[in-house]
Amino acid sequence: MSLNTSNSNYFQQMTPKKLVEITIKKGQGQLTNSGSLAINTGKFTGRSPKDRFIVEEDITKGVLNWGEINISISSENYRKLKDDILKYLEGKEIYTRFANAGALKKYQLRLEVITEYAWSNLFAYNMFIRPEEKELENFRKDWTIIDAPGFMADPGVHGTRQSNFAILSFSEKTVLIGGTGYTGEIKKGIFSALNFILPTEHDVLPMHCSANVGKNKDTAIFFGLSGTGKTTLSADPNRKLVGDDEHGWTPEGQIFNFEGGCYAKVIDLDKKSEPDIYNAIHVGALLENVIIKNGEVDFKDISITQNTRVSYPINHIDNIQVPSVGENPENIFFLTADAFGVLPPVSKLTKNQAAYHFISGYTSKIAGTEAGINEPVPSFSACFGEPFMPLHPTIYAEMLSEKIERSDANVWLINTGWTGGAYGVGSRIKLEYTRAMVNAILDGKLDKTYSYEKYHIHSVFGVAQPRSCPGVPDKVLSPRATWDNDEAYYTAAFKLSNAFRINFAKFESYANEEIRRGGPQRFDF
Ligand SMILES: Nc1ncnc2c1ncn2[C@@H]1O[C@H](COP(=O)(O)OP(=O)(O)O)[C@@H](O)[C@H]1O
Ligand SMILES: C=C(OP(=O)(O)O)C(=O)O
Ligand SMILES: [Mn+2]
Repeated sequence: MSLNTSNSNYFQQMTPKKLVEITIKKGQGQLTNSGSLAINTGKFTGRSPKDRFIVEEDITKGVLNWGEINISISSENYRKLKDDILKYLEGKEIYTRFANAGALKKYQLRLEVITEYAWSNLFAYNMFIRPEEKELENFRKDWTIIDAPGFMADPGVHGTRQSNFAILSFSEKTVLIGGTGYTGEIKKGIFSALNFILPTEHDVLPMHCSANVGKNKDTAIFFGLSGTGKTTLSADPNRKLVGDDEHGWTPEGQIFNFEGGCYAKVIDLDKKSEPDIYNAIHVGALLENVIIKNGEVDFKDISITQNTRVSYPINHIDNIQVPSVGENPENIFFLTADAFGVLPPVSKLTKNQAAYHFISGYTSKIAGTEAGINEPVPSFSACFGEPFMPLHPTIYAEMLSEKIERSDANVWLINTGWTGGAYGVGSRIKLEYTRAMVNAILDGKLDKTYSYEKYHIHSVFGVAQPRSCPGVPDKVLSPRATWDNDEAYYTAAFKLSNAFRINFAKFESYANEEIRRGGPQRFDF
């Protein structure tokens, strides 16, 4: 069964202005003083990983890393869900648009995004790459996204866990989303598809990272799980933004954005510390789950969710790379939001430590980005983006190691999480310090070669921690020095190093001896 596009309620390629008008006319959103549209995504204000399924079929059967990350659903249940969604949409006003994913034509997916709500289609306009007029004349789509938040699955009939779901079918090249209005499912559905297609068909490494380019054409990439700082740290007025979340690294050494916009957290957003994101919020931007008072957004009010968001086309940022493609990655940052407050705020990794940390992906799930996470939860998310990686993490890790070898890029571990104690005792490290560390590295002010005078090898984690960094008090660089009790610090540090060892056990058979040596050096007193 397919969607009958003949009916009068099928609105194609609608302009953002029209989508905003319809949303307001239907009482589904409101305009803020900046001219942005503010909507609520309903019951779901974050991703629901337990309800993300991939159809088990010939293409995926023996290939995918099946388990609690990549949950399988049968073709029959997929078929029933798809038929029932299309029946549900029959006769409704629906919005569709053609869009592209991938700034390099050679690796691009052409999409049709079909949405029940006008504002979901505005999200697709903001976040995917907008095709040129001439492309739209005979647009031949590869993938289809059907997003119907109002359609509720019946687990007894459709084989889902509950009424919401996000399902990928690689044979039908379709993403089905229902029962949830959270727009992140739309972009992450295609991201997951690319994370399977690009390595298997093109030897391109897909990455959950942001990227920007410096004045001497040096590209920096920032890996990190949701909420760790990819969008915030890549928005740097002195560097051209390539993208804030999803990129590919090609065999030819290019870094290209999958998307055409940015999806930023706006919790506690303030103009002084994040001017680029703040100034991007104007006509055309789509605010999610914020509280508006007298037309102004109260960024501190998180009474609906801590995952308040804004999406905007990338050209809402002044200093951007056009097209969204960079070259020669020189510095790679792994952003970890350490809720235990024991990892150094900045440290330099050897190549083996880089492979070990990439496979481990230690971070914390930040409150809000996943349903049910209301405070930072330390977790190991391989590749710093495990929920979106259909293949085994070591496949991506091997590709990254090979590219680091070839490009000789430096790899840095940046803790954008807690300092002076664990979450609840310490405080999140100041953004100005994190920016100072990143800038010092990008400006070549932090020596790249280890020497005793410049670096201290952390006694538990074995990473090289700089003794000083412009713009950052020396004390902040040593996590132990920020705690007021050495014994408490080392107890927490050994606990975390033990957690690394226990987590890494699942990769023992995959990782060679050198990579294993990249892990923490000590595990207990
Ligand atoms: N030291 C820090 N470094 C980076 N981000 C920080 C820091 N302290 C607080 N934050 C906040 O953390 C959030 C990071 O969100 P974002 O950059 O959108 O993450 P991501 O793009 O990785 O999903 C922002 O709200 C930012 O203001
Ligand atoms: C959108 C999300 O995160 P990110 O900001 O990393 O894209 C998400 O995890 O739902
Ligand atoms: Mn982001």
